[in-house]
Amino acid sequence: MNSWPPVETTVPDRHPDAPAPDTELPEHYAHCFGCGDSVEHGLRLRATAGEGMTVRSRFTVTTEHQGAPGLAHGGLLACAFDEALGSAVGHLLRRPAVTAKLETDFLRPVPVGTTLVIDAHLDGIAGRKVYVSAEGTVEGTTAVRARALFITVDLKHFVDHGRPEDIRRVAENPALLGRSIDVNP
Ligand SMILES: CCCCCCCCCC(=O)SCCNC(=O)CCNC(=O)[C@H](O)C(C)(C)COP(=O)(O)OP(=O)(O)OC[C@H]1O[C@@H](n2cnc3c(N)ncnc32)[C@H](O)[C@@H]1OP(=O)(O)O
Repeated sequence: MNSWPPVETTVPDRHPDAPAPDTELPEHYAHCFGCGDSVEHGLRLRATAGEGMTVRSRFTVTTEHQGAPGLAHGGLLACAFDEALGSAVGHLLRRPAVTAKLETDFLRPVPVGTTLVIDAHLDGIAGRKVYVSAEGTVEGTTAVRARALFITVDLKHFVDHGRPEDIRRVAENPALLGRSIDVNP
């Protein structure tokens, strides 16, 4: 296995305004497929701030999330990890960031009806590069591992690249966004 993080990093402190351990974290965007309550068959991840640089997320697999009969689709599991890892970056650093690279190791099938518990850990930063990793367990057995590189961006990234009508909808109704990111970090 390659060394991780792959470059020299420092381990940042939790942002002083990061949610305290055991705080239930809000959805970051109502229409997010990973966490949004407005997405009918979305993953609806629920997350809780942990100690240090950790966040615990939970994803319950429903019949809409199948790949093979009775089993979670691997791409949706990767999505759950993207969300869980991004949540750790966003809540603990309170800086906007996007996924540049995401690796997943699928170790065990994840059945419909089970809950995957994803423990994400922020491993280090190097400039704009943020390295995070996570382990997902089902009833105590490791089923999926993932690691990712996020790149911090300014809010202009979303304004420049997002579809104008969606940007407008958020501007008109800021309650669609969670309050976990600093606008001027
Ligand atoms: C509370 C909030 C919770 C939020 C949860 C959200 C979870 C979901 C998160 C997502 O899914 S985000 C959506 C999926 N990702 C994207 O759409 C990102 C698309 N990619 C981009 O927009 C750009 O490629 C990116 C902003 C990531 C980087 O472009 P930039 O022009 O700003 O930077 P640049 O290309 O110079 O890269 C910066 C550094 O990262 C490195 N880098 C970038 N991509 C890399 C890559 N793929 N692999 C390795 N290194 C990479 C790059 O080499 C460079 O290293 P150095 O600083 O050492 O020169």
